[in-house]
Amino acid sequence: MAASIALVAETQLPAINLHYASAGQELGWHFDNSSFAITLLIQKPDASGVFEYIKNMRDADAGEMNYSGVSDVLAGKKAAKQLQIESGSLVLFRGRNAIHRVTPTQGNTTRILVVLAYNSEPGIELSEAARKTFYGRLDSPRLPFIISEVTYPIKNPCCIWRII
Ligand SMILES: O=C(O)CCC(=O)C(=O)O
Ligand SMILES: [Fe+2]
Repeated sequence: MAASIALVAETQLPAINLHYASAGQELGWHFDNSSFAITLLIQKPDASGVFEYIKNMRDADAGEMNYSGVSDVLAGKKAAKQLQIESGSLVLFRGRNAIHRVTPTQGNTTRILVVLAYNSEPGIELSEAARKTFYGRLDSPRLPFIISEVTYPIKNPCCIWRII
């Protein structure tokens, strides 16, 4: 099977993203702004590049941010679960209250993953810090446009994980 992905940026910065993480690159501990996200692992790295998470770390909508619990996670004092997935796995998760990260990719195979982020309310964007991290800028393109179209072979398109 091949995955063909057209990434379309609408009036705001895109809600569909293709993440590339080459050797040494990682995504640090964070919560998502989105209500939920769907990811598709296009290419698994040789080693590491693992999604780790801890459920129910906070209740953002109730304003319960659990800063001390988050400090413990950042200090490496709390055990996280690891999701061992293969290329072709689809993962559904709610990262709003579950802290999560991706460990640094090891080896020469780049970790490639599609993220589709959804909100229950319209018009919700990433925070400024997240926009700078992901896009290196804060502004939005003026018109919809196709960013790229890519095709990757997927050996195992059968696994669907709903983790939280
Ligand atoms: O790369 C992943 O598996 C998760 C991505 C993620 O947490 C995010 O885009 O907010
Ligand atoms: Fe996330």
